Amino acid sequence: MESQTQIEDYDLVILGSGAGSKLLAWTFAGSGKRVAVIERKYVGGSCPNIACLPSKNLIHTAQIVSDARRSGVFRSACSDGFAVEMPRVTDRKRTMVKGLVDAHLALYKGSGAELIMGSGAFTAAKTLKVELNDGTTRMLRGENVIIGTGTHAKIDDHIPGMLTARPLTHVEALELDVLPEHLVILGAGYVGLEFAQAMRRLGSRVTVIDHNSHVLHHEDEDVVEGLHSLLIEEGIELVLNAKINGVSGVSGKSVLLHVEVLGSPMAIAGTHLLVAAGRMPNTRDIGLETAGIELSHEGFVKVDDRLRTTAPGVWAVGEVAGSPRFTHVSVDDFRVVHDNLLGGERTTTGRQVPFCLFTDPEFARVGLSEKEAVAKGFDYRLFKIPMAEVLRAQSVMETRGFMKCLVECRTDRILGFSMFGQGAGDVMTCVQITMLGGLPYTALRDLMIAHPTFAEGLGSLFSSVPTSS
Ligand SMILES: Cc1cc2nc3c(=O)[nH]c(=O)nc-3n(C[C@H](O)[C@H](O)[C@H](O)COP(=O)(O)OP(=O)(O)OC[C@H]3O[C@@H](n4cnc5c(N)ncnc54)[C@H](O)[C@@H]3O)c2cc1C
Ligand SMILES: NC(=O)c1ccc[n+]([C@@H]2O[C@H](COP(=O)([O-])OP(=O)(O)OC[C@H]3O[C@@H](n4cnc5c(N)ncnc54)[C@H](O)[C@@H]3O)[C@@H](O)[C@H]2O)c1
Repeated sequence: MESQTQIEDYDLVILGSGAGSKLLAWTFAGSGKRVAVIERKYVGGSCPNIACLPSKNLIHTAQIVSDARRSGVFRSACSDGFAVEMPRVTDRKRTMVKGLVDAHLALYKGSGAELIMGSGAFTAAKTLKVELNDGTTRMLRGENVIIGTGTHAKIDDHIPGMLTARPLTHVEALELDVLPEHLVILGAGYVGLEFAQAMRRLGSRVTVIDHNSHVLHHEDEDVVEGLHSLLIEEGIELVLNAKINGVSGVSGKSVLLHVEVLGSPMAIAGTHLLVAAGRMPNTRDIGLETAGIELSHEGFVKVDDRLRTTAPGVWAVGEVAGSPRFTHVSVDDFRVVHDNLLGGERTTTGRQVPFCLFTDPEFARVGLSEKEAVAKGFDYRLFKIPMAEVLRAQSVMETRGFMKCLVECRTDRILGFSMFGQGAGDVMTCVQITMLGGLPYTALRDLMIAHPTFAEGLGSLFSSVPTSS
């Protein structure tokens, strides 16, 4: 193959093919623009390949295993003595990912957007050099350029022995063909907790370590307590308030973590180490400085509320732009850039970001937590019911958790909704729509909701007696 040194001109050049990027590509290419997307490895970005969707596939398999093991009723429905075969668990995930990648390739073909597999870096304003995976190079220039390079797992190389321990990140943890005998997870955040429960349910011994005093530490106390007892009941060991002083051994064989818990030394041994301690932006070695693209203090691509970078005609979307770390936010970044490229003035200001932790049961929140409402000085009434009062939860005998809602005293407006319980992500969306419509909480209280759904619990929630802040 020959390298192309002449610059090729496009209407839109996109670096990285994540959620916001691909939607921009397909939409603009579909309307006749010349669009190129540069992607070094994952067609469609992290979500379908190494993050949201494969992790939910693993979580679902783990839930089936858990259901089969958990109760006499379920046990009698499956054959005796079943064993988890990790290669089959991972193959199921691989099949799902392959289907998603094929669907993406069809969308590229259908829209006319050109997908170029290789690594891109700026060499001048709005101009990128691509080192293609086939060994050739190309030079591309866009009238507009989008940076959507995402983030990668943060591995703290200041911790002695951490790098030589070759810890797993979510990428390798989703490719395991052997069930870890004892998985030690560093980080009790989103990735850590979702993996902890899934791997425990598949049969690993699991220890989760965090330097904070609580799991998912920024959430309200009742959420943290609910998650904490769920994990403990499932047999997960939690080591909180832990400072990691060093690691020895190699993940996959044996590892030993030297930690200090509130001043007392402790050694934690395991067979595998998974690091789930936050993210680092993919901004290195992509020539940002050459193209006049500045970084924020936190190291993300600096953008304004329309997602414009400091270089004219260059935009950034998704995690690399410092947007909240969820696929649906990257999708919304697409809307912002799309509208601005068409002459609109859509911004990221004030957008409501819902989220859902996919433990079983789920934890979901939209709007303010109690902690946040208090800090902001809102006068609110708190409606709260246990899941045991939701008829659907009773019918399936899954009554762990609660739903709660903060309602502003003066306006009856919903300030925030949190739920720890079965179906939390979907129930939250009903509340989110009510908030978006600016409706009072009574609209949900007096709504006829299909029986017996988890969302029906909203009627019970808003008919309960609230407490005041
Ligand atoms: C384990 C895990 C589970 C998650 N689960 C959820 C979930 O359930 N729900 C949710 O909303 N969010 C979830 N997230 C977060 C979600 O995955 C991210 O917020 C989302 O994928 C970010 O998308 P993005 O567009 O910013 O970047 P990405 O999707 O990461 O895309 C960036 C792309 O750029 C490519 N790239 C980088 N540099 C270059 C270069 N120089 N040249 C060419 N290509 C390059 C990368 O290969 C990558 O494909 C999860 C994250 C993890 C780690
Ligand atoms: N269901 C979902 O939507 C979902 C699932 C997975 C990931 N995500 C997104 O991906 C992002 C990254 O997830 P994550 O779990 O890597 O990060 P996180 O920020 O959610 O959690 C990181 C955890 O690691 C701990 N930690 C950091 N450094 C440490 C150290 N040296 N020692 C001990 N503990 C340490 C932190 O206290 C924190 O609890 C999340 O913020 C979330 O937005 C979303």
